[in-house]
Amino acid sequence: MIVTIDGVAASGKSSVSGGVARALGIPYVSSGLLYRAATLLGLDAGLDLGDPGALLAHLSTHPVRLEPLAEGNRVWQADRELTDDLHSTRVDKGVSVVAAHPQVRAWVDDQLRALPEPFVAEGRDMGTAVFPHAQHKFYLTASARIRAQRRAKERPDDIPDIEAALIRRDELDANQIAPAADAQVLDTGPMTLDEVITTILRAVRA
Ligand SMILES: Nc1ncnc2c1ncn2[C@@H]1O[C@H](COP(=O)(O)OP(=O)(O)OP(=O)(O)O)[C@@H](O)[C@H]1O
Ligand SMILES: Nc1ccn([C@@H]2O[C@H](COP(=O)(O)O)[C@@H](O)[C@H]2O)c(=O)n1
Repeated sequence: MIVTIDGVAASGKSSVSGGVARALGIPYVSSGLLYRAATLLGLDAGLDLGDPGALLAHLSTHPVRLEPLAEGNRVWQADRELTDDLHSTRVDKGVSVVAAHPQVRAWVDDQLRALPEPFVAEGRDMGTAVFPHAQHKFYLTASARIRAQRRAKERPDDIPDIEAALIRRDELDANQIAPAADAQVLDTGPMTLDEVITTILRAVRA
């Protein structure tokens, strides 16, 4: 069984996926972490993020491993854990450029499709491009202001700056952001995290 949870930036995808996965006793997979890892490694190596050839060459000599644990995904490059460095403002700023390269998308998709079922997969195109055959599909939205207010609790930046960056990232990700035709769309603005998780669990178990 595959459950997909897609949505706009900071709509709650990883928090909700973690809660759903724990309740179902299966792992969840954060596809965004792989795009973030490619971006971090590119930045650390001083590469031009607009050059997919250079990025892919670097990734082939610096393989990345995603550990899809239900209690939180971890990402490794050899024995260096990247997880805590993946949600910085500099990675946020560069990641959409990296994710726009078809070669990088193929690098991510190959790793995701090699994972053994069952799992919850979260990202932008899990229910559309990567796992169109998934049994249960959800798509999370919320206004940019609400998402920025939530994210401000985790970042030192001001709410208007966070909101502008989220809107910018959604614009850059526009090619990937669209709910699958068979996805249930949830506006999480008026919902608590527990309410979103419970709604999804009810639909999956129905
Ligand atoms: N329904 C909700 N009510 C209140 N807070 C929420 C809700 N959903 C998510 N949050 C909070 O919003 C923040 C962003 O959530 P999360 O990191 O899960 O989003 P995301 O979609 O995975 O983000 P990104 O796209 O940047 O990876 C977190 O602090 C999370 O606890
Ligand atoms: N399926 C996906 C997932 C992510 N991206 C790109 O990665 C960025 C970071 O993702 P988060 O889920 O951590 O926000 C995102 O802004 C996209 O550029 C993607 O393209 N497809």
